[in-house]
Amino acid sequence: MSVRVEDLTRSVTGSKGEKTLLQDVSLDVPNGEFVALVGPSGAGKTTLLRAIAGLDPATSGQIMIDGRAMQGLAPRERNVGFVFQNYALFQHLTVAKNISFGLDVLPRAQRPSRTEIAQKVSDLLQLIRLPDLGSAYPYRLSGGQRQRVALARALARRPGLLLLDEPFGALDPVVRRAVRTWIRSLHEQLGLTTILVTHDQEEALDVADRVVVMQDGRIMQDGNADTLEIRPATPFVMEFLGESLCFAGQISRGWFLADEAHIEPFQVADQEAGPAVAMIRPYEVTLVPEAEGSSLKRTGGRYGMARLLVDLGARSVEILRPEAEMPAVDGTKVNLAISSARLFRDGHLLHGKDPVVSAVTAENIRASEIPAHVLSAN
Ligand SMILES: Nc1ncnc2c1ncn2[C@@H]1O[C@H](COP(=O)(O)OP(=O)(O)OP(=O)(O)O)[C@@H](O)[C@H]1O
Repeated sequence: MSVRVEDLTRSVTGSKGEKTLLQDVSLDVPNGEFVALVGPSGAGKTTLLRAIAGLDPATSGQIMIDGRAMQGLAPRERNVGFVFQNYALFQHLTVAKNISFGLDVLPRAQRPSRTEIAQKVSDLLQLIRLPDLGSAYPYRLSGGQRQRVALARALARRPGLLLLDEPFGALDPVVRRAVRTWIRSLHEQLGLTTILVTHDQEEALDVADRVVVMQDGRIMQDGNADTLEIRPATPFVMEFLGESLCFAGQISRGWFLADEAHIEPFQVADQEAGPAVAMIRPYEVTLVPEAEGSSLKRTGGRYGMARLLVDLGARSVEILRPEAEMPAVDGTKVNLAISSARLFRDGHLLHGKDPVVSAVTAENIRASEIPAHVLSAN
């Protein structure tokens, strides 16, 4: 099923006056796609999901599912399955009865026969890999098993659209990873369209075809992992999606000159002169030995990368470099040579020929090559 959200706004009036929870949100999810909604707490992710499910009304705008306007349709009329983090199972019902609940309560004319329901429950128990737990009660299940039962319950009425709101939130990291991989494979196997709300950006980037970043009730950016990494629309998107470092400076005559000392200038083709901010991931940097440079201190490391604290004077930043390159780092003096960066001005990405400026490598940078008039401009 495809979903189209058009200029959706939702405002509520409370004791402190009117509050806008969603502001002109538009989103297209083609049939079969797996989309993740991410953003800080209060960004409006749950509000958007609930509006799609039909649980909360919109103030303006519309939602189309498979080209059909949803206005006025109750959740059960939308062919949507949803699972919420705290969507508890009925404790007094067995797993099988929990799964069949949505079918058992259908009006007689629409309800499948008892044999059909039993077969369906058995199929769903197989699908969630708990074939022998149909007669168990929820208290006997682990958190991961309960989430799988909640999912089976959501799937019982064969929805074309699955809405998941932080469904892995209460699970430990190992189970969480296993369940999300499994949900992704289920999505493929059943030909679902899935929208997942998560505050875990890594989870979103790992599991979804497309990630929608929300902030303050608006969509800030919508793209696949590569687009978001290479062309983050704003510094917020870059920061939200992973550890990042930010260097304020100036673009002058085709070079970026950081305001801070110990950051090597780098060339930026076809970018307009003026103030700019360069943002990098902590590994997008190399080290240039420099007697008067910043001092380094190793603070940890993993996956073969050393984490290094670089003292820039007014502040320290943490970078990552391959362990193999770091025989004895503490106290070593260096300059930082940025190897690639995204440049922002006035809070927006500067679109040059290539938004990620691959800076000249440390080996290529020689102060003698930087025109004197550029250095004096700093
Ligand atoms: N019915 C309501 N009345 C008033 N304010 C509400 C209502 N529902 C949600 N909000 C507020 O709207 C904002 C967005 O809430 P929402 O739950 O959609 O955010 P979220 O991005 O899902 O956050 P989280 O990650 O914490 O779940 C929050 O500030 C929340 O307090």
